[in-house]
Amino acid sequence: MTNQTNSVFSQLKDSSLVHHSSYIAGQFHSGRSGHFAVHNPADGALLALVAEAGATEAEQAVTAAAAAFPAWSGLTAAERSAKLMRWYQLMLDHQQDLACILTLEQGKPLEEAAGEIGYGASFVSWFAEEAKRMNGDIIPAAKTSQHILVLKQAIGVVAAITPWNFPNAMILRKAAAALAAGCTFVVKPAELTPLSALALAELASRAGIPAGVFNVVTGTDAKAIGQVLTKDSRVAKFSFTGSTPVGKTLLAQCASTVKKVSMELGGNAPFIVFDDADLPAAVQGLLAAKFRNAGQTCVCVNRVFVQRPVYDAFLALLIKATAPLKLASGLEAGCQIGPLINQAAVDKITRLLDQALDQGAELLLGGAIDADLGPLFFQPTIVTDVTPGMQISQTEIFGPVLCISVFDTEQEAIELSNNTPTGLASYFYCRDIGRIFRVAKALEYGMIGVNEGLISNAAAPFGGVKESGLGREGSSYGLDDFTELKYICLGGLS
Ligand SMILES: NC(=O)C1=CN([C@@H]2O[C@H](COP(=O)(O)OP(=O)(O)OC[C@H]3O[C@@H](n4cnc5c(N)ncnc54)[C@H](OP(=O)(O)O)[C@@H]3O)[C@@H](O)[C@H]2O)C=CC1
Ligand SMILES: O=C(O)CCCC(=O)O
Repeated sequence: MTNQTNSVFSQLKDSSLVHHSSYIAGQFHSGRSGHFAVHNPADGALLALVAEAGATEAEQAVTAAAAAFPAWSGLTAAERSAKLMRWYQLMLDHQQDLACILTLEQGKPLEEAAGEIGYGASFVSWFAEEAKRMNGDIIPAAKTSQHILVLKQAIGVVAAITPWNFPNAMILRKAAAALAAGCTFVVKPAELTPLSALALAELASRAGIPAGVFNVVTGTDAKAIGQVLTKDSRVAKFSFTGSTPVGKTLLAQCASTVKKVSMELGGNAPFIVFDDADLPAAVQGLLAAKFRNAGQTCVCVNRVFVQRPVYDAFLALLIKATAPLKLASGLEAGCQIGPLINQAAVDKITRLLDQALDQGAELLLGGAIDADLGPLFFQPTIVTDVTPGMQISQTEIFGPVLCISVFDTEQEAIELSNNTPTGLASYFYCRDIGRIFRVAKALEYGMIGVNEGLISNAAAPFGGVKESGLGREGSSYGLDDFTELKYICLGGLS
């Protein structure tokens, strides 16, 4: 371990992407109060020691963002767009290195990590284009002497807190929209995965994004940093992706200064297989929607409902397709499922599974860690006879466990699916066009995959209803969360 960084990073083409301190006002700052360790979940190796930042540094970052706001929001949309496109291009130029950093600190298969880098970058190019279409409106007024003008203006300083499961894309989905709108940005990444965030800061600097426009505050005192980001009156908008309980706390904190808020919180996604579904396609869709990132995604399938006439046939196909999935270190060729993020994740899944088995669920595949690989490698698992009363049905599993139940009628499938306080993503497979519209309208979810297991896309509005959150990210709607409407009554014209 030299220079606070593991020599594993010497395999990168550009090892200067690896930083170990917060990026504030265009500078990487050395910490005042020690360091925290970043580990590789695949083997537990120490990857880096990153400088601790806390409330003081969070305030400095907000000060830098507030100072940078007038000049950044004063650029033309085309000028901001050009800088964002340079940032985007640098991400693509360094896609493999960024993917390697991501896999090392987060664990997902390298190919999936490269996919995340492309996905994250796609928000930057999408919003670089959208920046040019932040159009206002002219509305006919009640008096002929008046015109009603509506302007869309950048809201101001945006603060964000992001999770470890998508250390690149969850930052860029927020930052790209914010910067495109003319806002400046401060993010606190998850303590488990700060290196991907700092690599983005390095590329922002190289892209000529001015000092103070994009800031990263790394630290383990999430509560203290969060207090600043949710309560400082200079922050106009707060955006969070993470668990529902933490989201509720942060939402309450934002009330003190009445900030505009976006919340991308947990889900409990159902996956319904109707009796007219294309079963092989449904199996492929389910594998994609379940095992992405080892099941650690808020849109991952949590509950599978299969209609009785196709239950046995579907299950046989599913077991055949799931059993050979390759569990391995994310850097190993052919890896399809990597390690879970930490021991707490393994413990949570084991507890949920044990409870379900005690209450009558049946284990058909997997069900434990693969100790030969290491303590965090959880086997792809299938359990059947799962009932709505079991905790595993009511909790975001965040792991590679498929919970299967049988149903008889369309109404029953809808009721089972909606039987949860959350409403993020849902999926169903069927071919009857009438049923497609009926079921899609009845599901209380922000996003629905019909005959499709992968629904995330920069052009689509990502977000949930009920306790899954507030607001939408991505798409042309995604810019609105970072703007304020200003109404100007233009009189004296007749
Ligand atoms: N919807 C989603 O995308 C996600 C859902 N989850 C769900 O949450 C479960 C637990 O995961 P976990 O990582 O603990 O998720 P958290 O919600 O705790 O963490 C997400 C982010 O919030 C930060 N944070 C945590 N507590 C506070 C606080 N009091 N004030 C300010 N910021 C805070 C974390 O910082 P730090 O890392 O420093 O603790 C991290 O940056 C998972 O098993 C999964 O079910 C988790 C992640 C993403
Ligand atoms: O779990 C999350 O919050 C990230 C969702 C990834 C995606 O955009 O599909």
